[in-house]
Amino acid sequence: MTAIATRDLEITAGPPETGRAVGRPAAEVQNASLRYGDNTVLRDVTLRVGEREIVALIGRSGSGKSTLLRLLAGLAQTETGTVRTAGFPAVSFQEPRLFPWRTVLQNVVHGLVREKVGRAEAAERARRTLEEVGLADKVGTWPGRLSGGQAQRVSLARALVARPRLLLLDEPFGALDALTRRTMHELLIKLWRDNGFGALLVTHDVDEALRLADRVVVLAGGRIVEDIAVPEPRAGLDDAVPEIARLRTQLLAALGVADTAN
Ligand SMILES: Nc1ncnc2c1ncn2[C@@H]1O[C@H](COP(=O)(O)OP(=O)(O)OP(=O)(O)O)[C@@H](O)[C@H]1O
Repeated sequence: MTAIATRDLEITAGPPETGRAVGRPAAEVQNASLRYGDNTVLRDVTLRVGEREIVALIGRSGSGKSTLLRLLAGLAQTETGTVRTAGFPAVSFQEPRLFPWRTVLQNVVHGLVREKVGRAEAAERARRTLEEVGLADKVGTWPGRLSGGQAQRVSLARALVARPRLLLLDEPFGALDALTRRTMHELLIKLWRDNGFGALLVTHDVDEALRLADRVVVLAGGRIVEDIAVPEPRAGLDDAVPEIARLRTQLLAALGVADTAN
């Protein structure tokens, strides 16, 4: 049986799983399994992302993180189970994937392809979103002239211009230097607070997960082996919250990695 992703979650009211006000579900994967030939990549995975929640998905290389994200994006299909999202999700990848022959503004306008809006309104909305990501002065610039961080901001603007209820982020900051990554963390949180969407963030970086997420989910061998609520999520994006060090150790152990910070 092949289960096809549906986009109808607005009719489902879901109870919060962590006791926090996470809102209605923006994404819901239930008992999903997926194989590529003999390679079983996802085994009976169940995961929900609330529409006011950031969930980080971590796991070793090849553990199935991108596959799970692709399921939610409608780019792959489960063999069993169901995948549902609230409307069409927006996706942002590690490489910004901008059209080099289009200006920054035109790239962001492209994020509105599914919306029935006129050209003037599309340009206006794209302009406003570029302002939100701090690139109002780059509307007419060609992508080839942007820094890595600026290009990633344009990619975020293109993802958010249609005001999605679910944002899927596949290692969006992985290629950036440490300082730019920090700035992007702050920007993502600002956008999330201002716009209100559910986010699933795939990352290799335990510290990034603990800085940004309400919950951290660990995927290993195609299964969810940890699903941890972060205490005081985004507490000033401060790494010094005492509980965080213990969680870092727990998450690294789930990944089979020694914690060198201690
Ligand atoms: N289109 C495909 N066809 C066949 N096998 C695939 C395909 N996409 C992924 N796989 C396999 O599925 C497994 C999981 O891949 P996936 O990209 O989801 O892992 P990941 O956790 O995102 O890894 P990474 O952290 O390295 O990006 C891997 O064994 C990979 O080889």
